[in-house]
Amino acid sequence: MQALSLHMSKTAMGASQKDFESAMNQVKLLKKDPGNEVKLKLYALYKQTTEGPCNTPRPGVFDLINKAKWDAWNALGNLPKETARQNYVDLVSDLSSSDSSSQVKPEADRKQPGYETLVVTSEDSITKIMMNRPAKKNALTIQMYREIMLALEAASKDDSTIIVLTGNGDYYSSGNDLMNFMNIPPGEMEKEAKNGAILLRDFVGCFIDFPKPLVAVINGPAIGISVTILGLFDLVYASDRATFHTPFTHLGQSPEGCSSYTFPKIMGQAKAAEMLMFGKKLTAREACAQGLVTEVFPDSTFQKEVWTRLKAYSKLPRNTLHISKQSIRNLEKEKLHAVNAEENSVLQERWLSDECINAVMSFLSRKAKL
Ligand SMILES: CCCC/C=C/CC(=O)SCCNC(=O)CCNC(=O)[C@H](O)C(C)(C)COP(=O)(O)OP(=O)(O)OC[C@H]1O[C@@H](n2cnc3c(N)ncnc32)[C@H](O)[C@@H]1OP(=O)(O)O
Repeated sequence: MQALSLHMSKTAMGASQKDFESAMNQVKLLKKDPGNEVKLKLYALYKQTTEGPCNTPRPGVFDLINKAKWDAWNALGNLPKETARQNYVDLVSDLSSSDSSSQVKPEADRKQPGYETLVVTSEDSITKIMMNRPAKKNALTIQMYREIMLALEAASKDDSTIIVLTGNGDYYSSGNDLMNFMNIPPGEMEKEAKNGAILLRDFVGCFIDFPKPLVAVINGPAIGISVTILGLFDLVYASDRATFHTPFTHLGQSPEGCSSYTFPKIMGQAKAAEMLMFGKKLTAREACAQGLVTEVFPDSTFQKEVWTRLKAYSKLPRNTLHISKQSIRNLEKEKLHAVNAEENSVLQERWLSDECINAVMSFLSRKAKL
């Protein structure tokens, strides 16, 4: 009733029959269901406008819907037809404006500014960080590592419940951009290897310390560091088109992302060795069977099924979810940071080795031939 009296006072001049008819058409165009209470109000005002006060017998006790409608109409008593018409028009006008403001904005409008290699969006209490170099299979440049760290830092403080990392295009990510190793002046190799190790330590450290539920949505093949850090995520959903490949030995490099600790724990020593030492590439279903992936979805329905699931999860009590994540992670944090430091110090050495330099040169010369 309070809402109705508010509407009554809003327009000084009365609504015309034409306004009323146009409001009736507007109701049919509403995208959002206004709910039963408002629908009953609209019904009652419509009846009062077109027929005057309710004077039909009250429907029987089991005719629940018609009884509710009758009650709503009857509650308007002797409200004059003109006032009912005005109230109907005002109510529809309010519903139409809230309906249009609640419509989903296109992704371009929701995109957070300031990132060149990522698209970061927030919706439905989910912050999505999407790696956005599809032409280069989302290979991770130095700038991209830094932007992912910045996006995670911002997401840890925003009001989102869940954070998602995913890739744009046909790949999730092809791992470290091998061009990161290029154009290093001869005398600067050791310094650059040290800087690389510091960057990697900080990057992996962000995933170790991240306080909210972190979900990887693996839209396609994943290579190298984009695979190893999966052991630090809470959920890993994969398209059945995805593969998981850590060809470190072929590249003269050693495992990172805490995988030397998390992979044996997740899949057992023997399976971890096959991946991390011998570079065995796993299909999504194999990775799921070995516990690295939470669930695999057919590629044709992947996005729809995963986002429906995540939207439902994002409605869970936020603080409880975050506290649970932190209790699980806190048990291991110290160990994970120690593993991260050890892996990076080994890698720093590997990057200076002939085996690594030759592997990178061979990738780059293959590129030159193409
Ligand atoms: C500082 C922190 C260091 C952390 C260390 C992490 C270790 C790792 O992550 S190791 C993993 C390194 N990644 C690789 O070895 C993958 C190399 N790329 C490939 O083998 C192939 O490109 C591919 C299998 C991913 C795709 O092959 P496909 O034939 O389908 O496409 P391409 O024509 O090769 O690729 C398109 C385009 O993208 C460039 N590209 C793809 N991945 C990388 C990469 N990782 N680094 C640099 N560039 C990459 C590729 O060269 C093509 O570029 P052009 O179009 O300019 O030729």
